[in-house]
Amino acid sequence: MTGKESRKTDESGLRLAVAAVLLGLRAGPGHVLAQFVGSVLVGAAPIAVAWLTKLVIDTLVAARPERLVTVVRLVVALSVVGIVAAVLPQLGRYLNEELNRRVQLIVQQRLYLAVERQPGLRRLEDPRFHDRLRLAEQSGRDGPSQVLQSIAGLTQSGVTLGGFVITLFALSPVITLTVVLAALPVFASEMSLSRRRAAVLWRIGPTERRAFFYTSLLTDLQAAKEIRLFGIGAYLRGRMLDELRTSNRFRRRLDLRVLRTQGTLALLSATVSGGGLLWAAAEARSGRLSVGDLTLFIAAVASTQGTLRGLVTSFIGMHQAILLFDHYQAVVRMPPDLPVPAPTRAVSPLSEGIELRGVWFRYSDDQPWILRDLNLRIPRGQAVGVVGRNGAGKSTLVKLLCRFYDPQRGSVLWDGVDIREFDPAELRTRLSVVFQDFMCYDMSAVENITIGDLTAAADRPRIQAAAQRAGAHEALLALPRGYETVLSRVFFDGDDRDGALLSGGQWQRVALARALLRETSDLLILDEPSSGLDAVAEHEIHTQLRAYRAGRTSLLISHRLGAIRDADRIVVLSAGRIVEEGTHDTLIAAGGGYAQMFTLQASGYQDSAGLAGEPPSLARPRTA
Ligand SMILES: Nc1ncnc2c1ncn2[C@@H]1O[C@H](COP(=O)(O)OP(=O)(O)OP(=O)(O)O)[C@@H](O)[C@H]1O
Repeated sequence: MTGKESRKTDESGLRLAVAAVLLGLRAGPGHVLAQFVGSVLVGAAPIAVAWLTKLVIDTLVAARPERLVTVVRLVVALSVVGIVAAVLPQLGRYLNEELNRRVQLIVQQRLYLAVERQPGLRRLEDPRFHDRLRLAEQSGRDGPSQVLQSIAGLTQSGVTLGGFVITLFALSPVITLTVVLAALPVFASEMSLSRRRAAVLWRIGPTERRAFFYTSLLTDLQAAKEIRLFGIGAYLRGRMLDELRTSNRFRRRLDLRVLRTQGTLALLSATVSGGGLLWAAAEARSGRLSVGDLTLFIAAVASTQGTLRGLVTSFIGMHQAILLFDHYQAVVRMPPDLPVPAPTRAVSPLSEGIELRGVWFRYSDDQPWILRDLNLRIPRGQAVGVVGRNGAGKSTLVKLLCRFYDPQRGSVLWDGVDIREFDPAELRTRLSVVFQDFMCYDMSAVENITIGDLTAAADRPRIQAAAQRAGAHEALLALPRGYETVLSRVFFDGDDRDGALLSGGQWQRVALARALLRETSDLLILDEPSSGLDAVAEHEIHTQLRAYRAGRTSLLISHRLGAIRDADRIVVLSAGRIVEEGTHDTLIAAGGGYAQMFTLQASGYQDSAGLAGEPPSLARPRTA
């Protein structure tokens, strides 16, 4: 069982930085190199400008006519430096954006591959994992370029700073030392702010997730009916705004801290430069500094301070990016949520049957047992029906057969082999399942069926045969674009033929067709396959399914007892245990819970319709 997501992993900052740089280099080595060279040049530009300006001023002050050519040369050199310094950052921005786009492709592919590699459902059930995934997407996409940009910024600032510190030191060692020392508190406070920023982002994760949930609920088509009927729009909006206010409170607190810290630091920096300026003016007045020296001094103090600030900003940007890049690394390196042995055992075609032996299962240690010492055999070629009240554990049983979870005790055996020895993906290719909460994909009708077996994509007769068996064929043919019609209005673009909406029962037939497309599967599982169907459709589909199932291994779950009465064996599940078991006839003869349930359904049907025949359902109706 996997634990809850914690904020930090144990990767060191250096390793994270290296990983981010490697990711950037993989996405665009040329872009990275060009940015690096560009930063050295841009870093050297202010020093060149300051020295060239000093030389121009000193030459002009000397006022010798023969020096005019020198002045022109210096001015031309100044212009060239200015042009280079202006153009290179633009080019750098373009390269950085392009690098970002390339990194994003790699990051999305790696992140979603990592999610896909999770064999079970536990990880996706952990809300903190979703927070981490969101931060991982953001930090994976921006992190490498931020780190690289910070390294470029550090290089640029380092070059500029080196030049100015030497210049300034030649003019006044004391002031140089003061300016440099004044940068230390800036560095320390920015580091602390950076850590706090990362912690706040993690802290407000659940709040922002809830705000997003309410926002999407307010525009969700399925939710719209109840929201309007119950008039809960304002209530949901209020809750969304409450969550946003909470997250704003945290962000505001952080912003205020930033304001306080940076305001104090700006004051310190202004005091230092003001003091320096006073000293330089006094020196110039007494003739110890030339006018050129004075301008050089002013430029050097301003640039040293600015560059130190830039240096700190770059370093902090890198620190912040690395702290968040931790989330990306954690996702791409997360271990599987179910143990998968290496090498796995090949899944052979089912020859004897599937067995749940002494299975105990609960969703987590602090929740009650859902299945308790369950023993169930599904022999090859037979149909086993499972019935039971709501919450008895029927769908949970299906999830264990698909190995979405492992039982805490006992095992699920495939021809006597524990399914934990198989590759879960391979095991699942041998199963056809209609889940109780099946998916309705906003895709075309044909895609909605083909998803059941992508190898059938080009085999239209096979797809139509599956639709026919599920009783969906006629309804799909009648759609505006037949099987090509998109079963959604999400992509509606003005043309009424762009999409169509199906009824709940029609969707159920499409989901059934999807499962039936897997003709070669060894086990067919139908969890409430007909709860949304009308009586005529249910009768037709069951007759067809009965013929289709003949000789196949199947597990049928239904609240409509008429739907499973012809199963080879029926088990009654209650509170995670099998309490009755036999054929329909033996169970009726035994006069237990099954017989009572059947009689209740049959009498209800007779009372309400005055007709004998299929009993009505005890299931909750599915919302369309
Ligand atoms: N992912 C989950 N995490 C925690 N508890 C769960 C989860 N899924 C189901 N449960 C709990 O397990 C119990 C059994 O659920 P299950 O869906 O297996 O019942 P069921 O017999 O299929 O019920 P129904 O007839 O209503 O479909 C329920 O109490 C349910 O709340």
